[in-house]
Amino acid sequence: MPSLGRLHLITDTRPGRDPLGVLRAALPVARAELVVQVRVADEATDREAYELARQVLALCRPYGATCLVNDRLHVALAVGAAGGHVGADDLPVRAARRVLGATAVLGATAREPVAAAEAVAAGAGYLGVGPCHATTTKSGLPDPIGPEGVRAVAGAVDVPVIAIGGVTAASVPALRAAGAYGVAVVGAISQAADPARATAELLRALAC
Ligand SMILES: Cc1ncc(COP(=O)(O)OP(=O)(O)O)c(N)n1
Ligand SMILES: Cc1nc(C(=O)O)sc1CCOP(=O)(O)O
Ligand SMILES: [Mg+2]
Repeated sequence: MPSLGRLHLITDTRPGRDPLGVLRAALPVARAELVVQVRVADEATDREAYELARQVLALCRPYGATCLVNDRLHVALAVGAAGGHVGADDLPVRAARRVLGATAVLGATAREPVAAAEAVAAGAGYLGVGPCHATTTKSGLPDPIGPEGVRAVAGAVDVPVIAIGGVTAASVPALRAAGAYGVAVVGAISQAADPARATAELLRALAC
């Protein structure tokens, strides 16, 4: 299995956003270092999720970028994505692994070390860990765990830790120093005036 990319771009499907336009800007910059996670609103239909995932996968393919689908693993299977990501309200990790199969990429959300170790034992291949910092992109999250929270999780598992939540290029060095393998972002790329440049800045920070 190829190694996991370090920069995860989660689709911003809020009203007025242009997730495919942002992806078209980011892909030529990040290429195979990009993991694109297709995430739609809970209210979106499966058909809408499927159509977006299909288009994302087609854009990713020529660059060797990885396409994952958040929550809806049947959509991941239907489009032939590399895998999916699950959290506390989704299929349990062990069930998700059964659905996706042994070789698929499977990420799980973990906010502290015990849950992290359990997720890995159940079959997670990477962990999304956060929220690292305050974010306006998603509501209802617990308080930020900061780099120290990331350090606690990274010290408890042997799979890549992907830091998420309010991540910017400026916050990457502290997260990497805390043991994060990579980062997942929505706003840092999707809300940037120049998404290609924002992608390059994140990659530069991740390379240090
Ligand atoms: C890389 C990454 N980490 C965490 C999450 C959050 O997943 P989850 O807790 O299931 O919440 P939703 O994204 O489904 O609202 C993620 N998607 N990606
Ligand atoms: C989808 C998501 N999950 C989070 C978690 O901590 O579980 S934070 C988050 C949103 C991340 O967006 P931004 O990069 O704009 O802060
Ligand atoms: Mg989820």
